[in-house]
Amino acid sequence: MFGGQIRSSLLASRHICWAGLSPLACRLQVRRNFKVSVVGAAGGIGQPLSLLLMYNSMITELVLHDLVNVKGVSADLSHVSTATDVKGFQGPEQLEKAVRGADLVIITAGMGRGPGMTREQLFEINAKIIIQTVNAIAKNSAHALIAIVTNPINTLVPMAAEVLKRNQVFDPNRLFGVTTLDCVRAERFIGNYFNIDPKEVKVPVIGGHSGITIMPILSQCKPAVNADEECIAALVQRIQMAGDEIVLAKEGKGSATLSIAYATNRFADALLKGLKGDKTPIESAYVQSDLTEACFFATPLSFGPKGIEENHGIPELNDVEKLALESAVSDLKKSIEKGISYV
Ligand SMILES: NC(=O)c1ccc[n+]([C@@H]2O[C@H](COP(=O)([O-])OP(=O)(O)OC[C@H]3O[C@@H](n4cnc5c(N)ncnc54)[C@H](O)[C@@H]3O)[C@@H](O)[C@H]2O)c1
Ligand SMILES: O=C(O)C[C@H](O)C(=O)O
Repeated sequence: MFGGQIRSSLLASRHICWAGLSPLACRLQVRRNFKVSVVGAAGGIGQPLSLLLMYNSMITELVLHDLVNVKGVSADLSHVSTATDVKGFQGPEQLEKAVRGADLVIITAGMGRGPGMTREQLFEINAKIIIQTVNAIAKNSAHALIAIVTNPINTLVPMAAEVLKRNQVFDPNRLFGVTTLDCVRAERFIGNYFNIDPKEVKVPVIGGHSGITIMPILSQCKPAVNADEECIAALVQRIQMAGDEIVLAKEGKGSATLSIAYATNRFADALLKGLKGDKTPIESAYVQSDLTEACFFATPLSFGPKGIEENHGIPELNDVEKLALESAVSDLKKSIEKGISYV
């Protein structure tokens, strides 16, 4: 474990601050006390994500875990002038300590793809990492919310559910595949196309996180997308293939890191607001679902103290989107089966 001295002095200064607070202020302090662990924290996503999490005032303890370089990353983050306490743990032998007692564990550990690869090709190598990590969570923080960023989401999340079931701690309201990047991209591309602020674009993205399983529902976009079929098809395709755009642009040096760090931070913030009992923004995520024949499916959700509070379901679809849904579900069913049977 790293940064012990830094942490002790931080804790000491925090006690001094608390001593002078009114009871109301103390109650408010107590409400912002979440422990978040990032597994894969020294990686391309893990580092910018951890930096963004440092700015979330609901997180009082940020725990970083990786196989390598944790000492440097945690020391670096511990100089950021926010009140968040940073701890670092390295190697498989410290994984259990890293996730112990966490309210939220975000998993970014694992390999990304290079040009010409599909996300599914990452399955074998990343499955082992997810199994190891989810087993550690099951034994040390069974009530934690788990957000899986590692690809292939479509297969690894159902597999993680099986691991949790075997440990008898599976709660479908607490396990998420992070698909927020698809929403972020949809907002950005539609915003750019119509020359409006992406923050004003509200568009549901459902399904999964790969190719045709990524289903931006442009018929329900607000403001309305008044464009011809060809233009809508081009926008949908760009959102579906946006990951490849980044993989090609990075020329063999990885996949999206900064935009997914932004997206995961936004998703984590919604989860923590839910834990805190605040009204949460609606965010899509890939979760266990009985809305289609695919038993994992991403739909817009809102969150509460126990994870998912409300699944807002599949939005109204036009005829083109209904056909796309059939193909997406058929594709997802295969990925889900592969994940379940692997365990
Ligand atoms: N969900 C999404 O929208 C989305 C977007 C982008 C990338 N991804 C996926 O996220 C994953 C990580 O991408 P990246 O660019 O950060 O990769 P990266 O290689 O830069 O970082 C991965 C980190 O995981 C660590 N790691 C590997 N095995 C580990 C283990 N057993 N325990 C702890 N740490 C371990 C590595 O040491 C490394 O630091 C990839 O699978 C990628 O495909 C998902
Ligand atoms: O495309 C990838 O492999 C990474 C990620 O899933 C993305 O959508 O950017």
